[in-house]
Amino acid sequence: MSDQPVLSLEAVTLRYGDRVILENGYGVFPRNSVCALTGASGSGKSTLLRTFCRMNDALPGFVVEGTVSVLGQDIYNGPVDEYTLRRRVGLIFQKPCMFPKSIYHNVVFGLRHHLSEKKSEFPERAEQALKKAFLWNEVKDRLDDPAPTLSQGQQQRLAIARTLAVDPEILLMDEPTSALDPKSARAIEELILSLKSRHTIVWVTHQVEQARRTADCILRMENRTLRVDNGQPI
Ligand SMILES: Nc1ncnc2c1ncn2[C@@H]1O[C@H](COP(=O)(O)OP(=O)(O)OP(=O)(O)O)[C@@H](O)[C@H]1O
Repeated sequence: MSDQPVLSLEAVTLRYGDRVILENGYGVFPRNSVCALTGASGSGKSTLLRTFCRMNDALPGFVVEGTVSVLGQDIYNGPVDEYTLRRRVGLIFQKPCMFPKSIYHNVVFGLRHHLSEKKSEFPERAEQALKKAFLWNEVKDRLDDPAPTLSQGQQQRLAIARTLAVDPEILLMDEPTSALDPKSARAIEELILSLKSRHTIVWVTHQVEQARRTADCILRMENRTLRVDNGQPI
């Protein structure tokens, strides 16, 4: 079971109407690995990333052909509990989305939806998630402050903590450092490296050096194909 790829693509074509984004793509993403997804603007990185958690479903014309497997389940054919999928696959965006509420409220937001019956555990879970996101020491004395008062880098780590609080096996990150200063970006890189012992991570980055520093594999989207960085199809 543990050798089974956590994410895989088999003969996958993704398109918006007639516009093909990926054609007959293959790929495997091993457990506890960090894969960086690179490619030119518009090559389809975000589309592919969102495909792994069915976040494109509502986009007009979006079509998936082939087999996209997540944790052993073909998520586009047959019954899928999207609620469970969203808990097991966390998506982190380029710009952290903060609710105009306290830091604490933001961390436990997902817990309220996914584990509402375990409310007594929320403070402990929030603390653990903030520690994993390397944010605890900076916010432990101000958990009731509004989250938007944090810096951009702190807000991105808070968004990651909110995702970690529900303990997803997979973390998908769409350019999580692009809106950050270099120091905050390095903090996110360190964080990604620290998380791979417990999570499988796919992250989109435009920066080749950043990908090299963090990733076990670097994949490139180009001309409707997905290739490893040395140009070979995977
Ligand atoms: N909802 C949509 N409907 C139609 N086409 C779309 C839609 N979303 C994206 N596209 C097109 O799909 C292609 C891939 O877009 P996507 O955002 O996945 O690329 P990307 O590699 O993530 O780009 P960037 O690096 O600029 O964020 C682009 O040509 C884009 O215009």
